[in-house]
Amino acid sequence: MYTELKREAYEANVSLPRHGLINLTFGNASAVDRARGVFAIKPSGVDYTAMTVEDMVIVDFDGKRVEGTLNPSSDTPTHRRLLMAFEEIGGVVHTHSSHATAFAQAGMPIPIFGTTHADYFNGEIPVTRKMTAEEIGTAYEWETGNVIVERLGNVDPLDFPGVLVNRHAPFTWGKTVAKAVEVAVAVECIAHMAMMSLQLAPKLPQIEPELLAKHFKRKHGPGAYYGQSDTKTKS
Ligand SMILES: O=C(CO)[C@@H](O)[C@H](O)COP(=O)(O)O
Repeated sequence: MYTELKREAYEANVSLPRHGLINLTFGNASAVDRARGVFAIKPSGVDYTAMTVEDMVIVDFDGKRVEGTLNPSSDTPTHRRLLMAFEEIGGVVHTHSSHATAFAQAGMPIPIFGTTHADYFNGEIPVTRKMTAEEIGTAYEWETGNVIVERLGNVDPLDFPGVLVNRHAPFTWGKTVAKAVEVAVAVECIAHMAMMSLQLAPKLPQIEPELLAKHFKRKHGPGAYYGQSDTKTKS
């Protein structure tokens, strides 16, 4: 019944180790079907090399398993909270990619030092506040979603398609789960470059607002426009 949705989620999940974004069974990806009020997510604790399309678990927006025999990812409540909060998005990805996770563990946002970063985020990549002992002790995964939504505030979730969870790791999202994977790859590249830039120049300032605006607004790929700034023509 949800074959296409499961395949979409499956392709995103098995691409995470291919991109070098996770080790072991860390991380997870979900794809949403808003018309049917469900999302497909990785099964918990399953080796990525042994995973199949049919292993994907279908969960509704009440958190109930609708289809599948395996347990959904332990991070399912976080995915559900984000999919409910950000109606523009089609999927969520969570990784433990090393450099981005190092910033998350240090409780540091990723500063915006260059155009690579500016192509994906309209500013620094934010980090959440530390969760309280109460939040950790109760519904940790749901509260993780809450602190991400709180940290984003009123900005467009497609202008900031990811957040570092303090003491944990990055969560990213996009119009499709494939785009969310692309953002997760970009976040790890950006984190690595930022870390090296800070080693070379510890007092490096963030880029100028003009350069940020130029690159964030410029889009790449077949659907992008080019030509005079005020006369957009399809490429
Ligand atoms: O955040 C974590 C662990 O800190 C998760 O990424 C797990 O590593 C993956 O859990 P499952 O998706 O297999 O339940």
